[in-house]
Amino acid sequence: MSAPAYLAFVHAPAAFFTFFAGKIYSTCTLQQPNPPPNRNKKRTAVGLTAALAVTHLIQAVWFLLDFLHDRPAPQHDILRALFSLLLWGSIAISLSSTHAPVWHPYFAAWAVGGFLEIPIVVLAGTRTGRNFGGVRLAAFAGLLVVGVLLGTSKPKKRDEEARPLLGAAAAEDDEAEPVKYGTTTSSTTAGQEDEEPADRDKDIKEAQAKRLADEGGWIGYLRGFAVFLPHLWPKGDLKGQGCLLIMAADLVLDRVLNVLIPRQIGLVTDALADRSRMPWREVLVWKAMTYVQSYAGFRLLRYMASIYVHNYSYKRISDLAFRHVMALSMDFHSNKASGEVLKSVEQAHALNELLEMVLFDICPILLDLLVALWYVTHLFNMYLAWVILTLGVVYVWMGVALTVWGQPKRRIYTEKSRKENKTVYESVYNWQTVSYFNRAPYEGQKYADAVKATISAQWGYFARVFVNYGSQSLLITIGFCACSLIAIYEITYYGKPVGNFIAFVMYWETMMRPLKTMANSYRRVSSTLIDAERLLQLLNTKPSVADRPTAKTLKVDGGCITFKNVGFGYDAANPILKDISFVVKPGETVAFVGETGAGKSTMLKLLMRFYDVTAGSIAIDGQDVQDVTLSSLRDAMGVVPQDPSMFNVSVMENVRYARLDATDDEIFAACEAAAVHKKILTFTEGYNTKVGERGVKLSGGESQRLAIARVLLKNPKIVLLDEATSAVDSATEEHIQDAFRQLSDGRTTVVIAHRLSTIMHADQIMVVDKGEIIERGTHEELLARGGKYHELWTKQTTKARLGTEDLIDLSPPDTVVGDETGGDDPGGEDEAVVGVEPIVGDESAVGDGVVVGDETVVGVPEFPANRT
Ligand SMILES: Nc1ncnc2c1ncn2[C@@H]1O[C@H](COP(=O)(O)OP(=O)(O)OP(=O)(O)O)[C@@H](O)[C@H]1O
Repeated sequence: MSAPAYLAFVHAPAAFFTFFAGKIYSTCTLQQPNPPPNRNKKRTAVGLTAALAVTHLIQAVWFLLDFLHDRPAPQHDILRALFSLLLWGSIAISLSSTHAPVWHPYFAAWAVGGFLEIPIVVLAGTRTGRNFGGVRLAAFAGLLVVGVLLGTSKPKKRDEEARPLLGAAAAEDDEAEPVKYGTTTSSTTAGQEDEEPADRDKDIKEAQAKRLADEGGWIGYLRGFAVFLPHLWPKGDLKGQGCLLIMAADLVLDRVLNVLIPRQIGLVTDALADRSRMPWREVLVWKAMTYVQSYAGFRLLRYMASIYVHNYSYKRISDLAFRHVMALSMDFHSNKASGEVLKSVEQAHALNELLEMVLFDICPILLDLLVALWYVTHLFNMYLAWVILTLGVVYVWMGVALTVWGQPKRRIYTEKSRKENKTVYESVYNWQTVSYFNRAPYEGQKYADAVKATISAQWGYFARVFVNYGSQSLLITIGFCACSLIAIYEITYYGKPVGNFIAFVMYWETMMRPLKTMANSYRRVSSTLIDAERLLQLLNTKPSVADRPTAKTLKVDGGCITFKNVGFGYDAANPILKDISFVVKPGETVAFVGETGAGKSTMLKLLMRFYDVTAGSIAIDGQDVQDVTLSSLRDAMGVVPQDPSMFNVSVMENVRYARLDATDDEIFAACEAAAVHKKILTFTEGYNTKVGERGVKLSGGESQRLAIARVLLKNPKIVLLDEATSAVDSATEEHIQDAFRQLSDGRTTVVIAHRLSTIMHADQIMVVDKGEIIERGTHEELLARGGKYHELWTKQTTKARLGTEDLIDLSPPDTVVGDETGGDDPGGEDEAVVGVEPIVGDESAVGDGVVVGDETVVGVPEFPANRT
């Protein structure tokens, strides 16, 4: 090949690969844009690049005219015109549509283009006056000057252009993949339905963009995922490694067969055209190859291998994520919406998908395209390759442009669809309220309107999608038509075998696949990256309360609890507990009372080490809770919470949760002690009855008694009761109090109670107010003091007398409460009975009251707990 021909062939590809490599490099290293995007300079650059394209366009038209007049120009000149037109045209469009470009790749392409243009012009000399040599050299010189001027402009700080791959990916993905995050009800919680997709993913996208900026580019960013590699790579698992090998082999085999199969069909066709023999060999080879590529052949093997590899890493990563989430502290769980956490755990598959997509879909695309271009050139000529390349560029550009055009409509559609889901959810969830106010028709109308709005928005969106699909499809049809014409022309006039045409037609779909993948992969990659980032962020969250490396197992002897100058606040600015000190001796019962929000439950949380104290210390039998393992600490305690939650399994399984190896008889005994056994037997399926989600099928009192049964079954050394009997009636409470007396016998017990009657026999009662213990002593001592406790007691007993509390226990004969019987509940099972207080110590009944010191309190029956 002569030097001019050689230069003509390499000119456009050299400039293209320089540009391409520059783009990849600037993307990976997150190069800063070369601002300011000075309009004039940019316009000049676009204009000069477009001028280059126009010179090649004019030249191409001349070559066409020459060809029509039977004066065909040399092939290398024609190809140079065509490929250069494509290259500079694409660069001009890319530049004009980029707001603040990273200039380096453009500058590099102009430099290489200009450099190679010089010998082309020199060698062409005055051979033809139509080679625009001077014009092009001038254009390149101008571009280089503009490039230098842009390069010397002072860069301003990283801006949008530096972020689009994540920033924009993130932003666009709000619109691009909302369905994934918005309407997938399986992975969203009710609460989250309120939030717009952009808001829900905002945090994760910000974290993603920040990490990208911190890491200084994609390479560093992706390196962050390397922590997962040990979980993705089947180390020590020969089967897994074999599977990966099969997948890699299939990747190569697929590429080879993609070309060989159409070629073989072509050979079969050529043999058939002979009509002289039966082409057994060709057909057999063809069929053998299609078998290998089919799901009955190697592809099946690859499919099975990919499932094995997928499951291997899914198991390891989901397990890792689940254990990690369960080990995170209460602050994490109370701050994060549970749906968000669940979503993070579910993203275990995202990493697999990301890796598979990059390795098996995206990386081979370039190879696929190169193979396709080479193969069609081999079948016919380079003009065909040019048409396919042009088709590819326009197809991908069109796909991106039309997708962006459709995004606003997509957003509206997603919002309407979410609103529709929300309407259904709210109506069904609030069914009782709807029925109380007879608003079913109103809700029905609201839902119908929401559906109508969704359908109308869907049409708006689909209209744009159809334009997108239609245009792309039309483009492919036109491209196919042009290619077919070239192929047919070559067969007709240049004696190419007919089989080549059949091979080309068979190969067409294979060729279009990478184009389609390219048009869609941006959205897929960015959404998968967000999922993977979510998982990474989750796994990077460290528990705020964790075992110290030196932590020992807690040894509970008597169960002495010591709070020493404890201070705590959920956030630093708002202290909840201040300088709390007390000692609960082994086997003692201590009660905390006080107004709501005073900090009582917080003390229990600190004792269980859901949070760490910010001042002072908490010890059990002399061992600081921060120096022992969380597991042994929590094993030593049994908690009956304010609002016990149940799993949606049978009663039996719920109680057994406290001690997994408990026998049925032990469970029955615990339930009997918690006064719930008889009640359970009345359920349809007794102990096998399922309790519903979070125990909705149980009344408050039943849940609480089951929670008590759990603690009885666990039989811990320390018992914590947080309003444990708030939801039971007095008759049941009597039983429970008996059970607790048994339970607290010889055990340290901490009780939180609003109903003072339930704790009046505690060894110590502490009154908590605004995070401080303001009074302490026994019931009698506190009453005698006439302080806050006395005030609370008086309030409760007065309420009881006036019947303003929920219900009043009427059963004992010495109750004097006039007509205030607590409404129409005849002391039934369901609700709490409040404040019918006992006659204590030397209090003497006077009419309808009891004199305590110089205070009169309501005349009340002897409280069950007082009867021994
Ligand atoms: N996770 C949390 N984050 C921030 N503040 C919290 C958190 N949990 C509780 N608080 C606040 O701490 C304060 C004390 O709450 P705590 O539950 O200890 O009160 P309490 O005395 O047990 O009240 P009640 O008797 O109503 O249960 C309250 O003002 C509450 O709003």
